[in-house]
Amino acid sequence: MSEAKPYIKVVVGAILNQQTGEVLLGQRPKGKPWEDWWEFPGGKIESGETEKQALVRELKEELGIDVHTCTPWVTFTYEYPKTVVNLAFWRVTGWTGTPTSLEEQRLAWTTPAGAAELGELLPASLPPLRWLTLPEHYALSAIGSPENIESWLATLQQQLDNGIRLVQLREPAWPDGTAAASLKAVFGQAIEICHAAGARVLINSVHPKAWWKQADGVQLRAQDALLAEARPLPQDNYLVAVSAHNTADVLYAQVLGADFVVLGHVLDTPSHPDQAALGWEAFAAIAHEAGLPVYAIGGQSAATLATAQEHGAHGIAAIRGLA
Ligand SMILES: Nc1nc2c([nH]c(=O)n2[C@H]2C[C@H](O)[C@@H](COP(=O)(O)OP(=O)(O)OP(=O)(O)O)O2)c(=O)[nH]1
Ligand SMILES: [Mg+2]
Repeated sequence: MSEAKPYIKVVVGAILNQQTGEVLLGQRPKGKPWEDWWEFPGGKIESGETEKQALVRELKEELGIDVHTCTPWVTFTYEYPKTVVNLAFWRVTGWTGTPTSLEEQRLAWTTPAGAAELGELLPASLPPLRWLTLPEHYALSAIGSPENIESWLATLQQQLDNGIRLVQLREPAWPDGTAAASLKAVFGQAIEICHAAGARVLINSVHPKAWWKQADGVQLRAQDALLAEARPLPQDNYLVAVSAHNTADVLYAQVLGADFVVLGHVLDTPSHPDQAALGWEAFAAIAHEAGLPVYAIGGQSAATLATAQEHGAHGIAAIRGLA
């Protein structure tokens, strides 16, 4: 019988420069486990501390900065050969002082995609680096019917011009059916427009599987995620997202190896008038179990982004009003 591995609770800061899109990484100091490996600054939570208190203390000790704006992001558990580490990641967007190496560690600002060029990255820091490439706004289509195509394409172009970089094509009520040739044609056009702007596109799983690969991945409805036995598209080239309404759905998204979750609806919304809204407290509790980035959906707009992030959201998803 082997002994149980030590279980370590750690809080970690994704310190973000929102102008450049860069994040601060540090190299683990000599003499510590995993010396020289690159990581997000942070450390162990001491007894009696909240996550936020531990984060503020660690970033003061390691970098000399005073954090004043931070929000909970993703919490997940990673099993190393000798330990099990529970990592609570926080996004840090406001601080005073300039990050300075106080533990003789090297520091570097890097784009999430460029981090691998620094050197070896702690294994548990790889998923968060991937997640940081996801934008805060996720726009959903609502074309409705063929006569609206032209005006919707103009709206899409406007959203892209305003900075939208993630789009879901979802037309469950298309008059000719969710597999119609007319829909395939407009989706093809939309994908082209999005790619020209550097935006990624997911197709909702209500539409044929053959279409998903022509986009950048799939947004699985909760019911389709439950039927999937494995992640339906490979991680190297595609995104797989899951729509969730409760804790079981988010846990299943984790089992499938999804990239992110869309959880709702959070607030009352005209599109689901007969279902009860989750509200922010339930949203926060479920999101905390997801171990993945979570977008809030339902009654969301640019005005709710800050509230969503205070409750652990990565960002918000909506048909209109994002940007
Ligand atoms: N800081 C940090 N730790 C990480 C990351 N990924 C990851 O698996 N870990 C693990 C490595 C360590 O086992 C643990 C954090 O420990 P630490 O050595 O930073 O703790 P600390 O700052 O409190 O240092 P000390 O007081 O023990 O010297 O979490 C990460 O991105 N950042
Ligand atoms: Mg540390």
